[in-house]
Amino acid sequence: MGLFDKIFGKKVEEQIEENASADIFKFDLTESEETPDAETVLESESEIVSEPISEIEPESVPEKEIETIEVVAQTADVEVEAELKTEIEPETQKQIEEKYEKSLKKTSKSFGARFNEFLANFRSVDEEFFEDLEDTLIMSDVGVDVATQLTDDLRREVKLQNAKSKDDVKRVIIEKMVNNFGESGLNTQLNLQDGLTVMMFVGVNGVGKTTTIGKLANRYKNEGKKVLLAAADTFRAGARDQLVEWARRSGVDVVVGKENSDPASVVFDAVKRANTEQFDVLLIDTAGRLQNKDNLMKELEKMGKIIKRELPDAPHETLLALDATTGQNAISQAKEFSNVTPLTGIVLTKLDGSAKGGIILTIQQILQIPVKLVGLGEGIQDLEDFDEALFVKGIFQDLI
Ligand SMILES: Nc1nc2c(ncn2[C@@H]2O[C@H](COP(=O)(O)OP(=O)(O)OP(=O)(O)O)[C@@H](O)[C@H]2O)c(=O)[nH]1
Repeated sequence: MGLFDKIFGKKVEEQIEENASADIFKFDLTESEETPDAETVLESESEIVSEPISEIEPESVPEKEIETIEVVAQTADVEVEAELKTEIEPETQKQIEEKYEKSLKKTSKSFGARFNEFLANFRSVDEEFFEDLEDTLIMSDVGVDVATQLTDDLRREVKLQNAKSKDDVKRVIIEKMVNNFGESGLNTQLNLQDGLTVMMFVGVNGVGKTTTIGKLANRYKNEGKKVLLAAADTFRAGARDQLVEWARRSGVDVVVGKENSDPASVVFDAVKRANTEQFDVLLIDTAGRLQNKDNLMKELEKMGKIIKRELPDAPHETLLALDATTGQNAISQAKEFSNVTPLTGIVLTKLDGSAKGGIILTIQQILQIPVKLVGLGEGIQDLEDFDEALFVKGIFQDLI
């Protein structure tokens, strides 16, 4: 059974048979000769992302300094811990569902509006119909590659399923999108270990790395796990202070370095401490500077090496944070980052403020990187595991 049937029930063929009386559309299934060149479009988009975010000096800190650098370990006071224990209740499944639905309202509305407008303007399913469908999908942030592939699939599918009325065609289109998504075969679960789990967070400034770490720290702390944070963004004092504040809020420990010190030294101390003091989870915040890929690559490689020296199978997750409000720009960032370091998953933040949540469909299909977490607000509990079914339901249910 495809994802569509699991979520929306009745199989589309049955529905179509019921609607068979309305023979509104005629078919012309010839191939379009004007398919946009996906690579060209994406290349031009990636130029936007490559613009400098902030300059950094290449650093050359000798390996020896890693051992000697002063690292401050801060533990939140008992008062904060006690306060949190009474305040935060685990969420129910219903609350999670409602949060998804609310956060996806903007995406669902804009997608639905575009889609309905597109369908309202059509009298027949001819080649123009498919060209306009492709344009509508692209405008809905599904992405050029996915839109082109989907439209090609739909030329066959609409004929195969003998979809004739407007409702039939609408259902076939959504069914195809949902099922393609459901067939990705990607594992969206976080790779948690029995012993220490190390997760590294990467992504450009402002996408929500630190906030995500703060929320996750709170989740694991509430589950009774021993959590350590590492502020490996040593270039921006604000980033370090922000992480320390999140650590305080959840009553977890954080390892920080001196400003402008080698981030790898912070990682070294954090991993060592996490290992010897038997922490369950180590969450590492890094600085993401895409304008200088070589430096970033070297920095991440060095951190990776240091982690592996202590724990050969770590990091267990390297998660790229992407801001959902940036739409296709996020896809370009994902492509750039995956050239810099291997990624195990994506955290899609700010879904609550975005009308472009449809990019999840593209991220998984094009990049073959699973979305593992979604940010659904700024609050400490506004981070959820990615749930395919809730996502699909949130986006499409008003259209079905
Ligand atoms: N609405 C909403 N806001 C979010 C979410 N996640 C993060 N934010 C906000 O996004 C802004 C940037 O978040 P940060 O966590 O500082 O981003 P960062 O990637 O760590 O940024 P740098 O430290 O500059 O590298 C903050 O104002 C957060 O409150 C989310 O899921 N929803």
